[in-house]
Amino acid sequence: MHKIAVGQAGGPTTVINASLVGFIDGLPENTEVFAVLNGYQGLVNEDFERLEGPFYDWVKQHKTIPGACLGSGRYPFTPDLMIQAVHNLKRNDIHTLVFIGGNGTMAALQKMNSIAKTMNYDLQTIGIPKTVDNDLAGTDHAPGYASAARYVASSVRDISKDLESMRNFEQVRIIETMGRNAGWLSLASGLLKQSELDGPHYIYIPEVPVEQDRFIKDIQQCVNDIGMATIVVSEGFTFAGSSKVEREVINGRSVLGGISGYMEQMIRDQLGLTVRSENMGMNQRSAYWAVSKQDQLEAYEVGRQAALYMKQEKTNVMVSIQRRLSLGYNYLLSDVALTSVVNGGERRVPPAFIANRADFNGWLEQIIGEPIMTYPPMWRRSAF
Ligand SMILES: Nc1ncnc2c1ncn2[C@@H]1O[C@H](COP(=O)(O)OP(=O)(O)O)[C@@H](O)[C@H]1O
Ligand SMILES: O=P(O)(O)OC[C@H]1O[C@](O)(COP(=O)(O)O)[C@@H](O)[C@@H]1O
Repeated sequence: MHKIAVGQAGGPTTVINASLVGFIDGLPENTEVFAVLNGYQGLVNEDFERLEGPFYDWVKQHKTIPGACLGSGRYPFTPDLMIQAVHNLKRNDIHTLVFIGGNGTMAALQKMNSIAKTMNYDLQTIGIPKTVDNDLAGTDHAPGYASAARYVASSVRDISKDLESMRNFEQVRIIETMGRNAGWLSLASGLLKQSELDGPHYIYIPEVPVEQDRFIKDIQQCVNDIGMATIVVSEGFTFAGSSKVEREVINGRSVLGGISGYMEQMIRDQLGLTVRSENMGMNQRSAYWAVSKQDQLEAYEVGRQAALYMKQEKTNVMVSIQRRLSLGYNYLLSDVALTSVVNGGERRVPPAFIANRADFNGWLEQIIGEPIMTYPPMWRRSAF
């Protein structure tokens, strides 16, 4: 009997469970699967649960449910703890380790692979991509992103419509998105714009620092023109010459957040406008209603592909989505070395997409799922 362990790590998405179920569905009959609970913490504490009977059925029910059903979380996974983890795998005679996650998860998997080697333990490691941030190297996009992008695009458009009706009371709204050091999610907020008058009117991303004076001038100009400004900002955005705004640091890991509040204060102080900042919050990565069916399908498929790689005895690889140049949307799944994923670092929005928003929108539209209804344009361009 082939014994394997599978876990989920990092921030959850709406489709990370689809990948887990895809993986399980792809496994050969003679596989004994151990679910690792609470990410890498479960690997260190030997918190394994055999995937069988009612637990197996329960996990399978999660195919379309948000959150990471095995438990995920963030856990300081040091080399000493990795040695402990290898001992735990050895005790259970598990020689295959599969984790679903983003940058950090892949870095940990790769390290597990080399530590196992130094311990002369034969360990097959396979990564399944996920992240709402889309900052994972080695893949065209990561499952989880398109659904979060759908949420952001829809919600920002609606918040902007709301502001449009409140211009005699409130002129500026600032919406802060996730994304860490990459602007993929913020940029998605512009997907449903039909004209320049529609919000969001400005999108600020980490890849493009902006002078504070320029920012203030642009917002004033926009309010002069149409009586309002809807602003979207990535949590990792910085003004030129400034550093990132952090909410806190947990176990040495920066938790970003607060740049929208900083902007709010600037606008209030320097322009005297009525302004409100809002955090898009955890709904971005958990809203069931916003799931992109395409994203869900791909999440399932990358899971199944990992099971195939397991059978093919591939190791130290991650499943990658390769978009093919064609008229319609077309992609294939392939394996990419974990080393190149890790060495690729955080994948930021390429300059070509920043310069050409139509190209970015075309790229995004193909994975965003079913068409989203369009809204009629603004009726009257009235400034106060
Ligand atoms: N550089 C690293 N070395 C070892 N383990 C890591 C590393 N980075 C992350 N991890 C482990 O992987 C988990 C998931 O990584 P994290 O950065 O939180 O999310 P993601 O995988 O989505 O990027 C962490 O909670 C931690 O246990
Ligand atoms: O408060 P936390 O734990 O940092 O979670 C919020 C973070 O999680 C994310 O949603 C996704 O995180 P990962 O994909 O890196 O795990 C980030 O965009 C955001 O910065």
